[in-house]
Amino acid sequence: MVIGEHVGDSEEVKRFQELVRETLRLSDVSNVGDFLPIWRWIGGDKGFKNKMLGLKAKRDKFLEDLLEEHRRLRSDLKFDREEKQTPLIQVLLSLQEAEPEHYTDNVVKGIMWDLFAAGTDTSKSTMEWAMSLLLNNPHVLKKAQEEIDLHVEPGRLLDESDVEKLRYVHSIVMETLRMYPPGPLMIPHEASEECIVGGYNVPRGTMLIVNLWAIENDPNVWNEPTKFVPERFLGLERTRVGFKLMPFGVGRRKCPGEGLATRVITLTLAALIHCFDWERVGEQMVDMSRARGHHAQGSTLGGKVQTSKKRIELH
Ligand code: HEM
Repeated sequence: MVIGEHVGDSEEVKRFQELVRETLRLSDVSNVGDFLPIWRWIGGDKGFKNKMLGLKAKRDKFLEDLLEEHRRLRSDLKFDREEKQTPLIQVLLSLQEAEPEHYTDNVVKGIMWDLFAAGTDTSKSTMEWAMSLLLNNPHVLKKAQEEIDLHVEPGRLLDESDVEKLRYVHSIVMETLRMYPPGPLMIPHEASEECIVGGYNVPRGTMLIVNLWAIENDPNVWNEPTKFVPERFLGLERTRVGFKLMPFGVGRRKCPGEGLATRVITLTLAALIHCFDWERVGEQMVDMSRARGHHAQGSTLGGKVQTSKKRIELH
């Protein structure tokens, strides 16, 4: 098992990275059968289906190995469920012991994968977009650093307890999520009952896709939506503005990781700009056109960015 800073280039990490890459690659592909049922009926989506099943088998094996490893560790070590450092899988195994009828292996694996799949790339790519936007807008970066310096006394690194005070950094995260939502079409929903939406009859079972990106970048709704202006969210505590801004969705199936994601992204971004000054390598702006899989064409940022100097000395 590899934890924290020791993750390095281990086999386990490589396997996981490959799984995430493959998942993103396949979720990026349009399946003709979703739009033309006849394609499914004649078996046109067989190749796609087989790839999905292959991926599912690999993913299952990876999770099973992880679970087995943690079961072995469990008998050797004593993990305290209340202890902050306890790996989540150990917490899930404790729950399984307490309520085996609810926490079956399948449920535990499902929760593990949900957290990996829904929680990692979304947060990471939001940070990548935010850093790209900051590099292209150094005046915003400077303002954020000034806010941090105002709230964090010299000689210490900011921590989670500071996040609440960093309203401007929070606005940067919101503006990034408005311009580049990780789920631009959300997750497809299905009409559970026949209904009428905007005058259109929607039969039961219809797949419904919400174009979140179009709403969040609509010039009829937002003033100069193509401009990166975090100030528009100053004073906003939440991560939703009516139905104009809803990067985490709405209603019963909205993202359960919203609170965690907002805190982690704000904290990580703030720590990066607290510790270092960042600038582009040359005059050229970071290319913000979208590449496949929700990344900026100009990202990954390696090679396009440099930290010029350390900003703080820790006592
Ligand atoms: C910037 C970060 C994130 C964004 C923008 C985001 C966005 C979303 C969106 C738009 C949905 C679909 C909502 C809908 O269909 O109505 C969703 C679902 C979900 N998200 Fe997130 N998410 C983020 C991070 C996370 C994190 C950190 C976790 C967990 C650790 C997480 C767990 C989930 C799960 C489990 C679902 C499925 C919920 C369900 O179907 O009931 N997400 N997310």
